[in-house]
Amino acid sequence: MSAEIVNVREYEAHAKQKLAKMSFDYFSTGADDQWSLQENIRAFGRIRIRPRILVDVNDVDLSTQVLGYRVSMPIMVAPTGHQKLAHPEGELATARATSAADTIMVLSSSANSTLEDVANTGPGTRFFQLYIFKDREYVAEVVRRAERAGYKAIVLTGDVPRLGNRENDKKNRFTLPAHLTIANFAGIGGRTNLLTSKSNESSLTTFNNSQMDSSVSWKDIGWLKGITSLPILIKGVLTGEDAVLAVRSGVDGIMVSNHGARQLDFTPATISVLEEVVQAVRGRVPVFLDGGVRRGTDVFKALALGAAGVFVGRPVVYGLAVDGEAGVRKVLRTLRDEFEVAMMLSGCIRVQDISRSHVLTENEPLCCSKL
Ligand SMILES: Cc1cc2nc3c(=O)[nH]c(=O)nc-3n(C[C@H](O)[C@H](O)[C@H](O)COP(=O)(O)O)c2cc1C
Ligand SMILES: CCCCCCC(=O)C(=O)O
Repeated sequence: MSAEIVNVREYEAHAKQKLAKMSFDYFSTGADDQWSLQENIRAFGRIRIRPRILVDVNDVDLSTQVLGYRVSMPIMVAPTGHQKLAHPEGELATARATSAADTIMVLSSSANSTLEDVANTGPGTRFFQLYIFKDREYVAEVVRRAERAGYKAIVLTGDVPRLGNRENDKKNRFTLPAHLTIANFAGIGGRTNLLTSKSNESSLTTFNNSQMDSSVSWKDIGWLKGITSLPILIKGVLTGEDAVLAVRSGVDGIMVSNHGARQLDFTPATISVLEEVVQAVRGRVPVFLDGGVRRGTDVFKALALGAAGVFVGRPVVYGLAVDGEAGVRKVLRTLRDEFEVAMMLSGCIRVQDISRSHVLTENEPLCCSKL
């Protein structure tokens, strides 16, 4: 199956054929009218690349550093929940494939695998994505477990004070099959809350409404720093204002993200606001991006606009659904290869060579650039 697939977008249709409707809808859809879901992709299409030619690109090198860790490419795996709905090996297969690609996986707080089981798949640089639920002691213990298991950073997701309006999950009355749980939070409803859904409600909403601490604010970065020495990334920043608050609160990195358009619809595409965030941050911490990355050229565009790296969500899940670990490996390999082509055909030898002058955004005229 995987041999016929030549780009990561093609995985989606194959995943749809393989998965139950409830699972495919959970993975693929966004909030409300799904305008932002399409916009995340469309906005990349409005950015053009300004290639430079006759550069010796024989020794192209895609590797870079993320929080001091070397990765083979600036393409990493975003946290996505419930991967065992895609494949029986779920997060374990994703972890193995990500390590094989020599890049970073962020394990979701909504994973169906324990963080220890993921760590035990073998060596690899992994971050743990965190939701702050009402039971702070439970959350603190999960953070301590992540530290003990060797996770290298905490990615605090800041855009889910409540769950977005996901109409397909409502219609499908999304529930987990009895053998699956939100493994690292099973003790606070991650088992029981997910098994049944109220009428016209996804069980994720039931779980979220009962457990999520909607009072979480910037001061809680201080709380988190008090319970862990791991670096903290904040995920969900979409404005320069919040980027400034993030830096002031002492985070070690920022992820520009609209949660794959699953939370607030009509947020701009992440690639459209990346530069605003980068300018507000003024180089004080690295800025990453996720949302709509489907091509090596998308990675190139994000780096040209100031991202230190990108994270990929749905394509990884679709690869997992189609072919397990091999599918995730192929998704990462395909993006890597495309990114290499984009770099070479633009005259870039190192990731650091990709500069603002390599792209034109929709607000910039096509002709007569700075000579
Ligand atoms: C099925 C699914 C589950 C997700 N679960 C989480 C999660 O548990 N925690 C989180 O911070 N983000 C979660 N996200 C958002 C992703 O981390 C990421 O922001 C988004 O998928 C990037 O967009 P892309 O899917 O277009 O690559 C999820 C996204 C999807 C598609
Ligand atoms: C903890 C509340 C449910 C979150 C579900 C995982 C997630 O973030 C998603 O987008 O789906």
